[in-house]
Amino acid sequence: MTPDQAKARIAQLTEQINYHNFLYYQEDKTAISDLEFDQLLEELIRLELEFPEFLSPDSPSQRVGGAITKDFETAEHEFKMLSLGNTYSEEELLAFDERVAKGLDSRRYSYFCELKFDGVAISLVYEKGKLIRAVTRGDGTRGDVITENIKTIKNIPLHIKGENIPEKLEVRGEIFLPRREFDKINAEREANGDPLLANPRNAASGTVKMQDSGLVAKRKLNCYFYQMLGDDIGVNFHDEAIHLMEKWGFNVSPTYKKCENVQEVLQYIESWRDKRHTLPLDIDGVVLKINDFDQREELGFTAKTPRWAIAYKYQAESAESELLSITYQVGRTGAITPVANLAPVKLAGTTVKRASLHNANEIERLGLYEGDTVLVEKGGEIIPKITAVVLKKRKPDAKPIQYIEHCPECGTLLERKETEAKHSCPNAQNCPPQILGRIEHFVHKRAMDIDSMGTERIRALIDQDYISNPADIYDLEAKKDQLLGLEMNQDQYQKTEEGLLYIALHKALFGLTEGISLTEIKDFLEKQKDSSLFETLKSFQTYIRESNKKVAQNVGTIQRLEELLTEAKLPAMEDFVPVPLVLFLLTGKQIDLPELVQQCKQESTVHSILLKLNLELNDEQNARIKKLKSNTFQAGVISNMIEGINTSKNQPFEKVLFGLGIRNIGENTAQILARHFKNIDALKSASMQDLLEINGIGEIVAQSIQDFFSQEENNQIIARLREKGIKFEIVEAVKTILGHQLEGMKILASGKLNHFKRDEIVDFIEANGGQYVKAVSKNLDFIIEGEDMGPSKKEKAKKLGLKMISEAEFLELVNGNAQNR
Ligand SMILES: NC(=O)c1ccc[n+]([C@@H]2O[C@H](COP(=O)([O-])OP(=O)(O)OC[C@H]3O[C@@H](n4cnc5c(N)ncnc54)[C@H](O)[C@@H]3O)[C@@H](O)[C@H]2O)c1
Ligand SMILES: [Zn+2]
Repeated sequence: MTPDQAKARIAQLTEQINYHNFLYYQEDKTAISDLEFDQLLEELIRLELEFPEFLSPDSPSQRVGGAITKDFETAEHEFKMLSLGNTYSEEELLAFDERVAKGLDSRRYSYFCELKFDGVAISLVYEKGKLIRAVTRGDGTRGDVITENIKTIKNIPLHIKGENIPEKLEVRGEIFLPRREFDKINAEREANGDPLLANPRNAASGTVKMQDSGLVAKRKLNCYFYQMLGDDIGVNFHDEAIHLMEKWGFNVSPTYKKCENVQEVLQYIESWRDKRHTLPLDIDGVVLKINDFDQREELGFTAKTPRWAIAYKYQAESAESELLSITYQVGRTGAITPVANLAPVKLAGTTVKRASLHNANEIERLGLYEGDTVLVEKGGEIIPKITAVVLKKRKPDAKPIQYIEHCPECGTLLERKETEAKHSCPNAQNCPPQILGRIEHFVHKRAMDIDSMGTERIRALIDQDYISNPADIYDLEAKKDQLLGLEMNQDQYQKTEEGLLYIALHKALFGLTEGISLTEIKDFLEKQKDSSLFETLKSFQTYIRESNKKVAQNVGTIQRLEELLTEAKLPAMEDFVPVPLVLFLLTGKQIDLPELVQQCKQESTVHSILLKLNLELNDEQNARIKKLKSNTFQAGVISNMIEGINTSKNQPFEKVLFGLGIRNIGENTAQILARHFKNIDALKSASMQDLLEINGIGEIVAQSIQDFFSQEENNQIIARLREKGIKFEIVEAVKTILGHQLEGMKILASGKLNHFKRDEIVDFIEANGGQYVKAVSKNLDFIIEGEDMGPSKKEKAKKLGLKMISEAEFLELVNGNAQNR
């Protein structure tokens, strides 16, 4: 490489790395994998070594990647917060160990190994045992002060208790969002139609930088600590520091290990390679650190990393598998996601049978053909992905994958908007998953609050044509008797791109055999979960023989199923088999197979297929088909559901309005609109102008409202709901006046009160002439401090010098006597 070429390449790499750093640290996004990023950085470092004349002091190789934001106060770190060097291989790790040995003149040394938690670094400063400041890493020298947000994390000690606590102390750790919380938040966001969070790390990083610590508190963040610093902490070894931290109540992950040599480190790395997937958070590798602080000092630092520590990063694991078929899932907003069904393959400790393909572009990018051998990778994400096709294994007569044109759920021609990567089904009104999305929203806790209508039940009612919009829910009571015995299809079914129904293997085997219980079959399959479908069917025959149950008959049927699976040439799916094949075997072949295949398209349950076929079945056949069906509605479930539906009629107008699912109308907007217009007719007849005049309503919301009411179906649904007694107007509570003791006062109550529920205290204050205020501000006359008042509110109140009184003092102020209420 000539110096000119090097110079150009260095400039190019610098720009790329700066861009990805910006995305990663400021925007909480990633455009490339960590490995790809680290390779860019490594190339830059290599070139700068070779051509030191082009090394600029602000090169990303010399700086920690983060930065400070302008939203917070900043503080300087007493000890810089550095990066860690990376390795991805055993050789690199051994090379690091050699450098250490050389640096320490071959004296004895030990490593302390920890997991590299994938979250956000935080530095906590304690003085006299009290937490005074929490600061992000920022650019390594200076970070954002986010103390209030950090205090909402439950297991972060605000006061350290114990003996010999140093005057000043700094503790560092990694804030993370447990995977379970992450999944929960995303499930909620999906239900509300909000964009999903990309991964737990981004989510944690975005959360700690929120402006409202109340919102931070809702996201159950957690923290693992791994470092203690200070001039007089009184320890000389890292393991001692860790034990002190544990003793003082810091949450230290018990996954560490002290290793006497690099071989033990390698064992530690191996021992966590698979096990790491069982942890509550993502880790991206292992950090090994020299245990002795004096030795650390001897080894020193490079510009941005210590020479006494390094991170070993696990590479995303990959394996080869065969593409069996592609299914297309229709989301609650109509978005289509293709999913690859794969021959089972072991990957990162689990057996993978499916991988997301995201969208048509992805299939095109991969150049995927039917039956291709593909490379599957499991990185930080939970869902594995296909990274490449193994071209030399492509079957000679294979055809490229044709993306579907019609919705597998409702048959409507799909659309693809220019700005969107995903195809979507435009049939919002009648496409089952989209109806499901709307109804789930309508019954949601924050809307009509019908918690007796869970997803499974709603789906069953939609699939069997009992409901297709919110108004239909209130007709269910009249159809109570028909609901008895209705199938709830759970996860036991899958559909192909053509809408052909498949049933879970355990149900199929249960229905097809006699004298073997469902539990036995599930246990059997659990042991087989790493085998392919055909291997499983083979071992099942052996299992039948060994368990001596109706051997000839049962084995015969399973053999026949195996043959049919091959002959019928239907798409293959691990763990699921086509319903027509099973019904063909169970119904005594009354209909020929191609006909049956046709009839099983666009149907969602065995129950509905049988209704359509209208066959003559004897008792035994009926009994066996019944074994295929899933749970059914029982009398108790039905009355419980109807009760919930009836109770929902009491929900106030603002909740009903939110429940209607008008686009862009969240809970708050619904409240604003309900209070402003008081009833639905006024809202409906409001002009664009009227709407825009309301504080908090913009163009987009106003347009959505107009669009909603311009669709006749929506007005019909509202009319029907109204007929059933749903509230479409605000019922003004009659205000009782109790007294004037609080006249003109602005009051806030925080924490748990003994005499009042949340709404009651508001009413009580207003009834006595006062005004209830929702947020801490300097305009408040006083705050009623309940039990467990949030620490961040308290802090803010103190800062503003606000008066705080207890609940008893408050009652005394109003009544003169707390018992009078
Ligand atoms: N994909 C991208 O676009 C992109 C962009 C920027 C950075 N990155 C990745 O992010 C990585 C992070 O870079 P970095 O400088 O933030 O961190 P780093 O890899 O240099 O490691 C330092 C950080 O590790 C964390 N850590 C977790 N567990 C630890 C433990 N037990 N002991 C000590 N530290 C621990 C701390 O937060 C610390 O700040 C890079 O290696 C790179 O792969 C990716
Ligand atoms: Zn559809």
